[in-house]
Amino acid sequence: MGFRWRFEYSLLLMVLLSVAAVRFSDALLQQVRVITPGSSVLTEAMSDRRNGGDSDVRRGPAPGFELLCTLRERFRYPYCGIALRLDPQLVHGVDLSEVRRMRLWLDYEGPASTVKIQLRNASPAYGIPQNQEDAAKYNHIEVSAKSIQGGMVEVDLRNFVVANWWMQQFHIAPQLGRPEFDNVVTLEVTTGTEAPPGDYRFVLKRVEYDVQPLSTEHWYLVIMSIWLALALLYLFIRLVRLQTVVRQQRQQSQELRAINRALDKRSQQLVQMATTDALTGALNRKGLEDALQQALADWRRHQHPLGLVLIDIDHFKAVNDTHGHQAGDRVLAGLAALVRSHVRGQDLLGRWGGEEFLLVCRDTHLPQAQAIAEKLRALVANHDFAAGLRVTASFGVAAMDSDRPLDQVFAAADAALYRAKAEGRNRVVAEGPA
Ligand SMILES: Nc1nc2c(ncn2[C@@H]2O[C@H](COP(=O)(O)OP(=O)(O)OP(=O)(O)O)[C@@H](O)[C@H]2O)c(=O)[nH]1
Repeated sequence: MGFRWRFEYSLLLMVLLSVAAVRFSDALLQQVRVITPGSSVLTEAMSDRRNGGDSDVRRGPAPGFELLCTLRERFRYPYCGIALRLDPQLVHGVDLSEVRRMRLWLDYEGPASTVKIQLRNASPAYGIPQNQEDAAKYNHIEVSAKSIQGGMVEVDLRNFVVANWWMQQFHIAPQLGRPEFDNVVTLEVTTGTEAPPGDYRFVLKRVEYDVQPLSTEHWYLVIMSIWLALALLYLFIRLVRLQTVVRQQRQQSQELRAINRALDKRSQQLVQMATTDALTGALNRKGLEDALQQALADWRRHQHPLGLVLIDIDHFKAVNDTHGHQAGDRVLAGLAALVRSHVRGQDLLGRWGGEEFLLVCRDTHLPQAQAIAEKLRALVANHDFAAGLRVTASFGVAAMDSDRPLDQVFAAADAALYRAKAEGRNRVVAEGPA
């Protein structure tokens, strides 16, 4: 499976996971917190006796916290109930500001038709000394006894209100009159407003509420961050892969260039081999013909004169016969090297036949060609080709410095050479009347 397919499957998977993470965020993020009255939290029975009343309260034996209460009318607003101290010092409570719902497992029996649930929030902002009995704000809700279905009642914290008597008694500023749950120190379940005198029974078994440690906004931020991180990872992988491809291509093109260079060199070698005489390194017949064509074109275009010098070793047969064929070969190679090293780079030497060479001198008139031939003649005659092996050569010189066919010039050089041989060898003869 290629990178692209893997990427598309991963993308699909990521989209599905993201949709699921958004769709089921409540279930994923919410955690249930449980308070067990009487065991996990300090739980107390409370009554109007602290306000001068004479209602009686005592704890019953039922699991959780059972409160048995007899309300009497001495206090104007008789009440009794169960208080869960979330902080026994009533200072550092629990932050329930993000909590929406609370469930209470509660049995209730009594002549009043409502039950009051209070979440008391402490804050120095209320301006009441913290150690005072009623310092914490009274956020409450009154639920109907009938709404306690199957021993459980669920309350929505958004429906709580702040008790008016508390606002009035402590002269609380109106802007503090909204329910607050950021520091709940006590949860109370009490008899409802204007509960008639009589016997009451509360059993509070369990309190549950949902918290969301990670807010929905943060959850979306996490999802987006994961997307961003994966996008960056993808780009990084693409970049690394592209770099690898570029590196490979660069390497391939380097290899191709090296192969091309080798092929160029080889083809140059082949061209050279095709136009060069293997024994002497001079041009062969084909190379010479090409060079002559080129020189002729120069003559036609620019009227550059062209000197031709035919060189023929004298009595070469005798060299072979006396010193052997290999010595003859050495003389041929030696003569070619000697000539090449004493003419200009633009002059071309070729082997015309067995022991006959042709020197093509560009830009050279007949007298100059003759002078070159004379110089070469003397060099050859004084050169040691091997220990004690000396030869002479005859030179026929002609020049293309007027408009005539090349083969005529060549024939003139050949005729001059013939005359040089005839006149005794080891000499230079230039074309012209005998
Ligand atoms: N060693 C060697 N000898 C060669 C080669 N090509 C031609 N020859 C010999 O060159 C000799 C040429 O002899 P001839 O044509 O009679 O001329 P010559 O002996 O030089 O006499 P002249 O030119 O009249 O002075 C022959 O013996 C050829 O065998 C070669 O490549 N190597």
